[in-house]
Amino acid sequence: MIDTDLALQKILDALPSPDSTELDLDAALGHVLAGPAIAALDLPPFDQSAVDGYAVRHADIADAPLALPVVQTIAAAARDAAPVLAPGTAARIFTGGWLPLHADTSVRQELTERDGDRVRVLQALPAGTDVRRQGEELRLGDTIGRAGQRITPGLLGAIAMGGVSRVRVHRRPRIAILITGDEVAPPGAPLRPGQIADANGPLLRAHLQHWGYHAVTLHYVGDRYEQVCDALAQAFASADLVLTTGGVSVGDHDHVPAAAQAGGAQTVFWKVAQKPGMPLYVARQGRALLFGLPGNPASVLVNLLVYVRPALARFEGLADMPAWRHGRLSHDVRAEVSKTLWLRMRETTDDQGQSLLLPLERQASHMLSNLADATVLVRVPASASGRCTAGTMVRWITL
Ligand SMILES: Nc1nc2c(c(=O)[nH]1)N[C@H]1C(S)=C(S)[C@@H](COP(=O)(O)OP(=O)(O)OC[C@H]3O[C@@H](n4cnc5c(N)ncnc54)[C@H](O)[C@@H]3O)O[C@H]1N2
Ligand code: MOO
Repeated sequence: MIDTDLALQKILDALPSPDSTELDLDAALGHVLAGPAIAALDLPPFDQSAVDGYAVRHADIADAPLALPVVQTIAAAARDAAPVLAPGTAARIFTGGWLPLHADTSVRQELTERDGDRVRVLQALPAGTDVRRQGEELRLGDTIGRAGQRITPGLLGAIAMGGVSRVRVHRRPRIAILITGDEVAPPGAPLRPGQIADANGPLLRAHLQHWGYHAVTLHYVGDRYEQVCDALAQAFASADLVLTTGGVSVGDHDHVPAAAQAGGAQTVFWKVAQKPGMPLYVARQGRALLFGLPGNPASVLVNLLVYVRPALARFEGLADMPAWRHGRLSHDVRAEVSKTLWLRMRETTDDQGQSLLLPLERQASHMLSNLADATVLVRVPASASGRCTAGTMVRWITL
């Protein structure tokens, strides 16, 4: 049995290095950049007016109020050549319009009065007023997004603004879920005596969907050894990560480790000093990684958050791992003597605004209903006393 930190390290070490591919930007939302996204333009690409008004030379309006002839109109639109401003004149200009050569200032419409083909400028303005300078935000060649960053809607918009329409990204994982167990009835199927409604399939699929993983298949597999072998062989052939639930303990129907090994998988480890989730089995088959998750639903939840999620992040080249935070226990809780205990809790803040963690009832491995109230998963370290006292600082992650 290994400890939780070593288990995670072994998983990350067992992952293949991430693949990359080039995608149209509009198909790249949620992918992780495999290289930097580089501005293909200066931003702004040319000097612009920031307002609807008149482009002038500030020296020409130093003695305002005064009137200038309006000799051209510059829309925010494509044009063949840069506009030029003759001394002593004004150009009608609109927000985003190309500021003419020799102009240095935009006079917003509210500071003017139009009189036929002349405009009366009501006050002098400092040079550069209401002008956006070419390259003031970014220069051509500057980095907009870094390798290892996920393309969020905001980053996607920023990359598009930089004139980039194709990006190099890491491939997203294909995930196969196999729910094993003759006692498990798929959602909606009639429950025969001795059967239970599947919790693990919905729990896994919903989390993966919530985290943005959509290439997910789910199959139900009976408890016969041959059934498990066949299902694993198919999953290894089509997925990067295979998640099974059930069948990793020592019972007569617990076939996942033996079936995986018969299918050519190399065991990474089996059993972690933790509760719930102790009999976790991890193996590698070719480029695929198998997580044999113990069948108890809380065990599935814990192993999903603590190990599978970071593995998914690493698979797709994400630089940042899911963040662990610190908080204090509001009450004494029990601890395991020689295992990490994972407890579902509700996070609040104390009167100094610090994270405070409230334990919840119904923590056993076969129970999930406290997830209606839980917001975080808390790591309670092993303790010889079997207790962890109120006020102890512990680590947690968001559920
Ligand atoms: N003699 C021992 N027995 C058990 C040990 C042990 O060390 N020695 N470990 C216990 C622990 S801890 C766990 S966790 C479980 C893990 O067992 P399996 O992975 O083999 O899982 P199953 O036996 O198939 O199921 C366990 C439990 O979970 C229920 N289950 C299974 N699948 C689902 C599902 N999709 N939805 C809802 N509930 C599910 C299943 O009916 C069992 O009640 O082994 C202990 N036993
Ligand atoms: O490790 Mo098991 O999940 O405690 O019940």
